Amino acid sequence: MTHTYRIAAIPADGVGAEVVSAGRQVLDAVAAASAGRFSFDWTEFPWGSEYYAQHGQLMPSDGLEALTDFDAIYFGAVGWENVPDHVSLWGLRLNITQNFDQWANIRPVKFLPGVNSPLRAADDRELDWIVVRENSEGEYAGLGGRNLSGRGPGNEVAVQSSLFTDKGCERIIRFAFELARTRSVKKVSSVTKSNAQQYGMVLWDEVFARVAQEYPDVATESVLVDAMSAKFVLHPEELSVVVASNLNADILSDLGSALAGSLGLAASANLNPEGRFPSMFEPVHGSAPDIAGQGICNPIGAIASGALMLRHFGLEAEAHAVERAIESATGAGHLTRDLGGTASTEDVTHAIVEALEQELATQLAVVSA
Ligand SMILES: NC(=O)C1=CN([C@@H]2O[C@H](COP(=O)(O)OP(=O)(O)OC[C@H]3O[C@@H](n4cnc5c(N)ncnc54)[C@H](O)[C@@H]3O)[C@@H](O)[C@H]2O)C=CC1
Ligand SMILES: CC(=O)C(=O)O
Ligand SMILES: [K+]
Ligand SMILES: [Mn+2]
Repeated sequence: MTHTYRIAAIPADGVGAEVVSAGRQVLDAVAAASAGRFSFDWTEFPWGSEYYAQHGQLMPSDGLEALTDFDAIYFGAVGWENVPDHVSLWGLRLNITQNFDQWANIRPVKFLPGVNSPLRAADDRELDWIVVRENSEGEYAGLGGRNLSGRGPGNEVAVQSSLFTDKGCERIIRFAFELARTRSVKKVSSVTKSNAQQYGMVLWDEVFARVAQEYPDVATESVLVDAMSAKFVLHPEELSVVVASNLNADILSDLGSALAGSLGLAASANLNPEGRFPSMFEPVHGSAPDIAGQGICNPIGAIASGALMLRHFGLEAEAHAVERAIESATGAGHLTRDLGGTASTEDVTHAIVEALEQELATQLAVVSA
Protein backbone atom coordinates (compact mmCIF):
# COMPACT_ATOMS: atom_id res chain seq x y z
CA MET A 1 0.00 0.00 0.00
CA THR A 2 1.35 3.37 -0.99
CA HIS A 3 1.00 6.05 1.65
CA THR A 4 0.52 9.46 0.09
CA TYR A 5 1.74 12.52 1.97
CA ARG A 6 -0.09 15.65 0.86
CA ILE A 7 2.28 18.61 0.97
CA ALA A 8 1.44 22.28 0.42
CA ALA A 9 4.40 24.01 -1.22
CA ILE A 10 4.68 27.77 -0.72
CA PRO A 11 7.89 28.94 -2.44
CA ALA A 12 6.91 32.64 -2.11
CA ASP A 13 9.69 35.13 -2.91
CA GLY A 14 13.24 35.46 -4.21
CA VAL A 15 15.41 32.40 -3.70
CA GLY A 16 12.40 30.74 -2.07
CA ALA A 17 11.30 29.42 -5.46
CA GLU A 18 14.78 28.14 -6.30
CA VAL A 19 15.38 26.31 -3.04
CA VAL A 20 11.87 24.84 -2.81
CA SER A 21 12.27 23.45 -6.31
CA ALA A 22 15.60 21.90 -5.26
CA GLY A 23 14.07 20.43 -2.13
CA ARG A 24 11.17 18.94 -4.07
CA GLN A 25 13.59 17.20 -6.44
CA VAL A 26 15.33 15.58 -3.49
CA LEU A 27 12.11 14.58 -1.74
CA ASP A 28 10.70 13.13 -4.97
CA ALA A 29 13.91 11.10 -5.35
CA VAL A 30 13.37 9.79 -1.83
CA ALA A 31 9.82 8.73 -2.72
CA ALA A 32 10.92 7.19 -6.02
CA ALA A 33 13.41 5.03 -4.12
CA SER A 34 10.83 3.89 -1.56
CA ALA A 35 9.69 0.99 -3.76
CA GLY A 36 6.08 2.17 -3.64
CA ARG A 37 5.89 2.55 0.15
CA PHE A 38 5.08 6.24 -0.02
CA SER A 39 4.70 9.17 -2.37
CA PHE A 40 4.33 12.93 -2.16
CA ASP A 41 1.33 14.71 -3.59
CA TRP A 42 2.34 18.35 -4.02
CA THR A 43 0.03 21.32 -4.25
CA GLU A 44 1.78 24.60 -4.94
CA PHE A 45 0.32 27.90 -3.75
CA PRO A 46 1.40 31.07 -5.61
CA TRP A 47 1.34 33.26 -2.50
CA GLY A 48 3.84 35.96 -1.55
CA SER A 49 4.82 39.44 -2.69
CA GLU A 50 3.83 38.98 -6.35
CA TYR A 51 0.43 37.75 -5.23
CA TYR A 52 0.25 40.85 -3.02
CA ALA A 53 0.91 43.09 -6.03
CA GLN A 54 -2.14 41.59 -7.75
CA HIS A 55 -4.50 41.00 -4.83
CA GLY A 56 -3.45 43.37 -2.07
CA GLN A 57 -2.78 40.52 0.34
CA LEU A 58 -0.01 37.94 0.76
CA MET A 59 -2.42 35.01 0.72
CA PRO A 60 -6.19 34.82 0.24
CA SER A 61 -8.46 35.31 3.24
CA ASP A 62 -9.42 31.63 3.19
CA GLY A 63 -5.79 30.57 2.69
CA LEU A 64 -5.39 29.03 6.13
CA GLU A 65 -8.47 26.87 5.54
CA ALA A 66 -6.94 25.70 2.28
CA LEU A 67 -3.83 24.57 4.18
CA THR A 68 -5.51 22.88 7.15
CA ASP A 69 -5.84 19.40 5.70
CA PHE A 70 -2.31 19.03 4.35
CA ASP A 71 0.14 16.72 6.09
CA ALA A 72 2.78 19.46 6.05
CA ILE A 73 3.75 22.76 4.50
CA TYR A 74 7.04 23.20 2.65
CA PHE A 75 7.95 26.87 2.66
CA GLY A 76 10.62 28.98 0.92
CA ALA A 77 10.95 32.56 2.12
CA VAL A 78 8.83 35.68 2.02
CA GLY A 79 9.85 39.30 1.43
CA TRP A 80 10.39 41.54 -1.60
CA GLU A 81 10.95 45.21 -2.26
CA ASN A 82 7.34 45.95 -3.29
CA VAL A 83 5.99 45.19 0.19
CA PRO A 84 7.22 46.46 3.59
CA ASP A 85 8.97 43.55 5.33
CA HIS A 86 6.68 43.62 8.35
CA VAL A 87 3.64 43.38 6.09
CA SER A 88 5.00 40.42 4.12
CA LEU A 89 6.26 38.55 7.17
CA TRP A 90 3.03 38.96 9.13
CA GLY A 91 0.94 38.38 6.01
CA LEU A 92 2.35 34.95 5.25
CA ARG A 93 4.92 33.27 7.48
CA LEU A 94 3.75 34.61 10.82
CA ASN A 95 0.13 34.27 9.72
CA ILE A 96 0.73 30.54 9.31
CA THR A 97 2.98 29.91 12.32
CA GLN A 98 0.71 31.88 14.68
CA ASN A 99 -2.64 30.54 13.49
CA PHE A 100 -1.43 26.95 13.23
CA ASP A 101 0.14 27.20 16.68
CA GLN A 102 3.51 26.00 15.35
CA TRP A 103 5.00 26.92 18.69
CA ALA A 104 8.22 24.95 18.47
CA ASN A 105 10.77 26.07 15.88
CA ILE A 106 13.65 23.62 15.61
CA ARG A 107 16.89 24.88 14.04
CA PRO A 108 19.83 22.49 13.95
CA VAL A 109 23.35 23.71 13.32
CA LYS A 110 25.82 21.15 12.03
CA PHE A 111 29.27 21.10 10.61
CA LEU A 112 29.48 19.69 7.07
CA PRO A 113 32.53 18.02 5.56
CA GLY A 114 34.26 20.17 2.95
CA VAL A 115 32.81 23.37 4.37
CA ASN A 116 35.08 25.76 6.21
CA SER A 117 33.74 27.32 9.35
CA PRO A 118 34.88 30.85 10.15
CA LEU A 119 35.67 29.36 13.56
CA ARG A 120 39.30 28.39 13.58
CA ALA A 121 39.67 24.60 13.43
CA ALA A 122 36.02 23.90 14.21
CA ASP A 123 34.86 20.41 13.32
CA ASP A 124 31.82 18.21 13.70
CA ARG A 125 32.49 17.64 17.40
CA GLU A 126 32.31 21.35 18.04
CA LEU A 127 29.46 22.39 15.78
CA ASP A 128 26.44 20.21 16.37
CA TRP A 129 23.64 21.82 18.29
CA ILE A 130 19.96 22.60 17.97
CA VAL A 131 18.39 25.96 18.61
CA VAL A 132 14.86 25.51 19.96
CA ARG A 133 12.97 28.72 19.32
CA GLU A 134 9.76 29.71 21.10
CA ASN A 135 7.67 30.44 18.03
CA SER A 136 4.31 31.69 19.26
CA GLU A 137 4.77 34.56 21.70
CA GLY A 138 7.67 36.49 23.26
CA GLU A 139 8.93 39.49 21.29
CA TYR A 140 6.94 38.47 18.17
CA ALA A 141 3.54 38.44 19.86
CA GLY A 142 2.56 41.41 17.72
CA LEU A 143 1.37 43.42 20.72
CA GLY A 144 1.67 47.16 20.73
CA GLY A 145 0.77 50.16 18.67
CA ARG A 146 1.82 53.52 17.34
CA ASN A 147 0.61 56.94 18.21
CA LEU A 148 0.73 58.63 14.83
CA SER A 149 -1.21 61.79 15.38
CA GLY A 150 -1.73 62.56 19.03
CA ARG A 151 1.66 64.08 19.85
CA GLY A 152 2.57 66.20 16.87
CA PRO A 153 5.45 65.91 14.40
CA GLY A 154 8.65 64.36 15.77
CA ASN A 155 6.93 63.16 18.92
CA GLU A 156 5.48 59.89 17.80
CA VAL A 157 5.68 57.01 20.25
CA ALA A 158 5.54 53.28 19.58
CA VAL A 159 5.15 50.38 21.99
CA GLN A 160 6.30 46.88 21.06
CA SER A 161 5.45 44.56 23.91
CA SER A 162 6.60 41.02 24.57
CA LEU A 163 4.24 38.39 25.89
CA PHE A 164 5.48 35.58 28.11
CA THR A 165 3.08 33.05 29.57
CA ASP A 166 3.87 30.29 32.04
CA LYS A 167 2.28 27.74 29.70
CA GLY A 168 4.09 29.09 26.63
CA CYS A 169 7.45 28.98 28.42
CA GLU A 170 6.78 25.56 29.92
CA ARG A 171 5.85 23.82 26.69
CA ILE A 172 8.93 25.00 24.76
CA ILE A 173 11.29 24.35 27.67
CA ARG A 174 9.84 20.87 28.19
CA PHE A 175 10.23 20.27 24.45
CA ALA A 176 13.91 21.21 24.73
CA PHE A 177 14.48 18.79 27.61
CA GLU A 178 12.75 15.94 25.77
CA LEU A 179 14.91 16.68 22.72
CA ALA A 180 18.07 16.76 24.85
CA ARG A 181 17.26 13.27 26.13
CA THR A 182 17.44 11.95 22.56
CA ARG A 183 20.95 13.37 22.01
CA SER A 184 24.35 12.04 22.99
CA VAL A 185 25.13 15.21 24.96
CA LYS A 186 22.19 15.63 27.34
CA LYS A 187 22.27 19.31 28.11
CA VAL A 188 19.91 22.27 27.76
CA SER A 189 21.17 25.86 27.70
CA SER A 190 18.45 28.41 28.40
CA VAL A 191 18.90 31.91 27.00
CA THR A 192 17.26 35.10 28.28
CA LYS A 193 18.09 38.69 29.10
CA SER A 194 16.53 38.53 32.53
CA ASN A 195 18.91 40.98 34.13
CA ALA A 196 17.50 43.78 31.98
CA GLN A 197 14.03 42.44 31.13
CA GLN A 198 12.72 41.81 34.59
CA TYR A 199 9.19 40.51 33.95
CA GLY A 200 8.82 38.10 31.06
CA MET A 201 12.36 36.81 31.09
CA VAL A 202 12.41 36.29 34.83
CA LEU A 203 9.22 34.25 34.44
CA TRP A 204 11.04 32.22 31.76
CA ASP A 205 14.02 31.62 34.10
CA GLU A 206 11.67 30.47 36.88
CA VAL A 207 9.82 28.07 34.60
CA PHE A 208 13.16 26.76 33.32
CA ALA A 209 14.32 26.02 36.87
CA ARG A 210 11.00 24.32 37.68
CA VAL A 211 10.94 22.09 34.58
CA ALA A 212 14.64 21.24 34.98
CA GLN A 213 13.87 19.51 38.27
CA GLU A 214 11.93 16.87 36.34
CA TYR A 215 14.98 16.07 34.21
CA PRO A 216 17.80 15.27 36.65
CA ASP A 217 19.54 13.30 33.87
CA VAL A 218 19.92 16.45 31.73
CA ALA A 219 22.60 19.07 32.47
CA THR A 220 21.45 22.70 32.44
CA GLU A 221 22.75 26.21 32.28
CA SER A 222 21.12 29.66 32.07
CA VAL A 223 23.08 32.15 29.99
CA LEU A 224 22.27 35.75 29.11
CA VAL A 225 21.89 36.31 25.39
CA ASP A 226 24.86 38.64 25.00
CA ALA A 227 27.12 36.13 26.71
CA MET A 228 25.58 33.31 24.69
CA SER A 229 26.42 35.04 21.43
CA ALA A 230 30.06 35.07 22.56
CA LYS A 231 29.83 31.46 23.65
CA PHE A 232 28.59 30.40 20.21
CA VAL A 233 31.93 31.61 18.86
CA LEU A 234 34.31 30.79 21.72
CA HIS A 235 32.94 27.54 23.18
CA PRO A 236 30.54 25.98 20.67
CA GLU A 237 31.57 22.53 21.90
CA GLU A 238 29.69 23.20 25.15
CA LEU A 239 26.30 23.42 23.41
CA SER A 240 23.76 20.72 22.64
CA VAL A 241 20.20 22.08 22.89
CA VAL A 242 19.80 25.86 23.15
CA VAL A 243 16.30 27.06 24.07
CA ALA A 244 15.43 30.73 23.67
CA SER A 245 12.62 33.19 23.09
CA ASN A 246 11.40 34.13 19.63
CA LEU A 247 13.73 37.08 18.91
CA ASN A 248 16.80 35.79 20.73
CA ALA A 249 16.59 32.42 18.99
CA ASP A 250 16.00 34.10 15.62
CA ILE A 251 19.26 36.01 16.02
CA LEU A 252 21.24 33.12 17.50
CA SER A 253 20.16 30.75 14.73
CA ASP A 254 21.52 33.06 12.00
CA LEU A 255 24.74 33.33 13.98
CA GLY A 256 24.88 29.55 14.30
CA SER A 257 24.31 29.08 10.56
CA ALA A 258 27.09 31.52 9.77
CA LEU A 259 29.43 29.61 12.08
CA ALA A 260 28.57 26.41 10.24
CA GLY A 261 29.64 28.19 7.04
CA SER A 262 26.59 29.98 5.58
CA LEU A 263 23.05 31.09 6.18
CA GLY A 264 22.20 28.99 3.13
CA LEU A 265 22.86 25.75 5.04
CA ALA A 266 20.46 26.10 7.92
CA ALA A 267 17.25 24.09 8.19
CA SER A 268 14.18 24.61 10.31
CA ALA A 269 10.92 23.00 11.37
CA ASN A 270 7.95 25.02 12.69
CA LEU A 271 6.16 22.37 14.67
CA ASN A 272 2.68 22.08 16.07
CA PRO A 273 3.67 19.15 18.29
CA GLU A 274 0.05 18.26 19.13
CA GLY A 275 -0.64 17.61 15.44
CA ARG A 276 -3.81 19.70 15.47
CA PHE A 277 -2.43 21.70 12.53
CA PRO A 278 0.11 20.94 9.83
CA SER A 279 3.71 21.78 10.66
CA MET A 280 5.86 23.87 8.31
CA PHE A 281 9.40 23.22 7.09
CA GLU A 282 11.56 26.02 5.67
CA PRO A 283 15.17 27.08 5.39
CA VAL A 284 16.22 29.56 8.08
CA HIS A 285 17.22 32.19 5.49
CA GLY A 286 15.04 34.79 3.80
CA SER A 287 14.44 35.59 0.13
CA ALA A 288 18.03 36.80 -0.47
CA PRO A 289 17.17 39.51 -3.04
CA ASP A 290 20.88 40.17 -3.61
CA ILE A 291 21.36 36.78 -5.31
CA ALA A 292 17.81 35.77 -6.29
CA GLY A 293 17.09 34.62 -9.84
CA GLN A 294 20.69 33.78 -10.73
CA GLY A 295 20.62 30.06 -9.98
CA ILE A 296 23.46 30.39 -7.47
CA CYS A 297 21.75 30.20 -4.08
CA ASN A 298 22.56 27.38 -1.74
CA PRO A 299 19.72 24.80 -1.70
CA ILE A 300 21.05 22.86 1.31
CA GLY A 301 19.00 24.68 3.97
CA ALA A 302 15.79 23.86 2.10
CA ILE A 303 16.87 20.29 1.36
CA ALA A 304 17.84 19.71 4.99
CA SER A 305 14.43 21.13 5.97
CA GLY A 306 12.96 18.44 3.72
CA ALA A 307 14.90 15.90 5.80
CA LEU A 308 13.30 17.34 8.95
CA MET A 309 9.90 16.88 7.26
CA LEU A 310 10.70 13.23 6.49
CA ARG A 311 11.67 12.72 10.14
CA HIS A 312 8.41 14.37 11.22
CA PHE A 313 6.58 11.72 9.14
CA GLY A 314 8.51 8.96 10.92
CA LEU A 315 10.69 8.30 7.86
CA GLU A 316 13.89 8.28 9.92
CA ALA A 317 16.01 6.18 7.54
CA GLU A 318 15.07 8.43 4.62
CA ALA A 319 15.78 11.60 6.61
CA HIS A 320 19.15 10.23 7.54
CA ALA A 321 19.85 9.29 3.92
CA VAL A 322 19.16 12.87 2.80
CA GLU A 323 21.49 14.20 5.50
CA ARG A 324 24.19 11.72 4.48
CA ALA A 325 23.72 12.72 0.84
CA ILE A 326 24.20 16.39 1.74
CA GLU A 327 27.42 15.44 3.52
CA SER A 328 28.73 13.45 0.56
CA ALA A 329 27.97 16.32 -1.80
CA THR A 330 29.75 18.95 0.30
CA GLY A 331 32.55 16.51 1.13
CA ALA A 332 33.11 15.97 -2.60
CA GLY A 333 33.42 19.73 -3.10
CA HIS A 334 30.00 20.58 -4.57
CA LEU A 335 29.79 24.04 -3.00
CA THR A 336 27.85 27.14 -3.99
CA ARG A 337 29.44 30.60 -3.93
CA ASP A 338 28.41 31.42 -0.38
CA LEU A 339 30.72 28.54 0.63
CA GLY A 340 33.56 29.64 -1.61
CA GLY A 341 32.71 27.23 -4.43
CA THR A 342 31.50 27.72 -8.00
CA ALA A 343 28.65 25.21 -8.19
CA SER A 344 25.15 26.35 -9.16
CA THR A 345 21.99 25.56 -7.20
CA GLU A 346 21.23 22.90 -9.79
CA ASP A 347 24.74 21.34 -9.61
CA VAL A 348 24.48 20.93 -5.85
CA THR A 349 20.91 19.60 -6.01
CA HIS A 350 21.95 17.12 -8.68
CA ALA A 351 24.97 15.96 -6.64
CA ILE A 352 22.73 15.44 -3.61
CA VAL A 353 20.13 13.49 -5.61
CA GLU A 354 22.87 11.24 -7.01
CA ALA A 355 24.41 10.60 -3.61
CA LEU A 356 20.94 9.99 -2.21
CA GLU A 357 20.07 7.40 -4.83
CA GLN A 358 23.25 5.48 -3.96
CA GLU A 359 22.56 5.85 -0.25
CA LEU A 360 18.98 4.58 -0.57
CA ALA A 361 19.98 1.73 -2.89
CA THR A 362 22.49 0.59 -0.25
CA GLN A 363 19.83 0.84 2.46
CA LEU A 364 17.33 -1.19 0.42
CA ALA A 365 20.01 -3.79 -0.28
CA VAL A 366 20.66 -4.06 3.48
CA VAL A 367 16.92 -4.33 4.24
CA SER A 368 16.34 -7.07 1.66
CA ALA A 369 19.57 -8.98 2.46
N1 LIG B 1 11.22 32.98 7.02
C1 LIG B 1 11.23 33.94 6.10
O1 LIG B 1 10.45 33.90 5.17
C2 LIG B 1 12.23 35.05 6.22
C3 LIG B 1 12.08 36.15 5.42
N2 LIG B 1 13.02 37.16 5.45
C4 LIG B 1 12.84 38.24 4.47
O2 LIG B 1 13.79 38.05 3.41
C5 LIG B 1 14.16 39.32 2.84
C6 LIG B 1 15.67 39.47 2.85
O3 LIG B 1 16.13 39.51 4.19
P1 LIG B 1 17.65 39.50 4.63
O4 LIG B 1 17.71 40.17 5.95
O5 LIG B 1 18.50 40.01 3.51
O6 LIG B 1 18.01 37.96 4.93
P2 LIG B 1 18.37 36.76 3.94
O7 LIG B 1 18.42 35.53 4.76
O8 LIG B 1 17.44 36.73 2.78
O9 LIG B 1 19.83 37.11 3.37
C7 LIG B 1 20.93 37.42 4.22
C8 LIG B 1 22.25 37.09 3.49
O10 LIG B 1 22.38 35.65 3.38
C9 LIG B 1 22.51 35.27 2.03
N3 LIG B 1 21.71 34.05 1.79
C10 LIG B 1 20.47 33.81 2.26
N4 LIG B 1 20.02 32.62 1.78
C11 LIG B 1 21.01 32.13 1.01
C12 LIG B 1 21.14 30.93 0.25
N5 LIG B 1 20.16 30.00 0.17
N6 LIG B 1 22.30 30.73 -0.42
C13 LIG B 1 23.29 31.64 -0.37
N7 LIG B 1 23.24 32.77 0.35
C14 LIG B 1 22.09 33.02 1.03
C15 LIG B 1 21.95 36.43 1.21
O11 LIG B 1 22.49 36.45 -0.08
C16 LIG B 1 22.28 37.64 2.08
O12 LIG B 1 23.59 38.06 1.79
C17 LIG B 1 13.43 40.37 3.69
O13 LIG B 1 12.25 40.70 3.00
C18 LIG B 1 13.10 39.65 4.99
O14 LIG B 1 11.98 40.16 5.65
C19 LIG B 1 14.13 37.10 6.27
C20 LIG B 1 14.31 36.02 7.09
C21 LIG B 1 13.37 34.90 7.15
C1 LIG C 1 11.50 36.08 10.30
C2 LIG C 1 12.79 35.43 10.47
O1 LIG C 1 13.83 36.03 10.33
C3 LIG C 1 12.80 34.05 10.83
O2 LIG C 1 11.74 33.47 11.06
O3 LIG C 1 13.88 33.48 10.93
K1 LIG D 1 12.59 30.86 5.16
MN1 LIG E 1 15.52 34.84 10.98
